[in-house]
Amino acid sequence: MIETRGLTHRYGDGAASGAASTRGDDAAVALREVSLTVPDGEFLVLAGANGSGKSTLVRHFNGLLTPDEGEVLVDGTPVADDLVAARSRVGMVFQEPRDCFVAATVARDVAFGPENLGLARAEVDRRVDEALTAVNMADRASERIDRLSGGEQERVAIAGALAMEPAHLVLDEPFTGLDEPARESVLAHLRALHRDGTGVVLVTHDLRDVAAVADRLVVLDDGRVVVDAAPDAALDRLDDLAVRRPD
Ligand SMILES: Nc1ncnc2c1ncn2[C@@H]1O[C@H](COP(=O)(O)OP(=O)(O)OP(=O)(O)O)[C@@H](O)[C@H]1O
Repeated sequence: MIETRGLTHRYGDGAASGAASTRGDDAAVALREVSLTVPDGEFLVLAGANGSGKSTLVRHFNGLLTPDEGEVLVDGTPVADDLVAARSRVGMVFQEPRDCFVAATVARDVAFGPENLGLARAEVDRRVDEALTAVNMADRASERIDRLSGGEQERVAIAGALAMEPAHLVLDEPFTGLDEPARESVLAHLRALHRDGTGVVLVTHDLRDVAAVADRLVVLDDGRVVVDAAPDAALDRLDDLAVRRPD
C-alpha cells in the first residue's frame, strides 16, 4: 500500500533547482496537502492538466523527492526510513524511456536491476524471462533496444520495472509518442498485469478506455486532489475541470 499524508512539495527553494529561493512563492508549490491511499492491486489512473502535480506526486511514491510537509509511506513504513524497500515495492517507468535504458540489448537492460540486487544468475534469468514474457517481448531478448519501435521500447521499460517484482507499477505518461496500435498494446499489457495482481498507477492525459481498465480515477488540479472516485463517476465530474473528457 502506498500512502501520502498531508504531502506538500515546493520547488525552487534551494538545491533542487539551483534557482534563487522562492520559498513562500505560491507558484512554486507543486503539491498541497495531498492525502491519498493506493491499496495493493489497485489500478489507479492519475489525471490532471499540465503542471497540476502528477509527476511530482508519483516521484514521491518511491522517494525520488522528499516531502516539504507531510509524509509518504509504503506498507506502513515512511519511504525516507527505507528507500530500498520502497523502491523494490514501487517500480517506476518514466516518460521517454529511451533516456533511461542502461544497456544496449533488451535482456541486458532488463537484467540490470535484478543484477544490482545481487541475485544469483538463475534468479536474474528467471526474472528477465518472466518480465519479458509479460510484455510479449521474450523472443526479442537479444535485440538492440535502439532498433525497436517506440511501443516496443515502452514494453521493455515496463519489463525492466517488472523484473524488480514490484507490488505497484507506476507509469508516467507511457503513451507519449506512441501510435494507436502501440498504445493499445501497452494498455492491454497493463490490464493483464493488473489481472495477475500487480497494482498499476497510470499517469495520463489520455482518458480513453479509462473506465474499462481502472478501479479508480484521481484528478489533480493545482497540486490538490479534486476528484477521487470510480471512473464512471469521476468522468462525469471532469467537465468542470481543466481535464477534457475522452472523445
Ligand atoms: N524541477 C522542477 N523545478 C521547478 N519547478 C518544477 C519542477 N518540476 C515541476 N515543476 C513545477 O511544479 C508544478 C507541477 O509539475 P509536475 O511536472 O508535477 O506536473 P504534471 O501534472 O506532471 O505536468 P505535466 O502533465 O506537464 O507533466 C508545475 O508548476 C511545474 O512547473
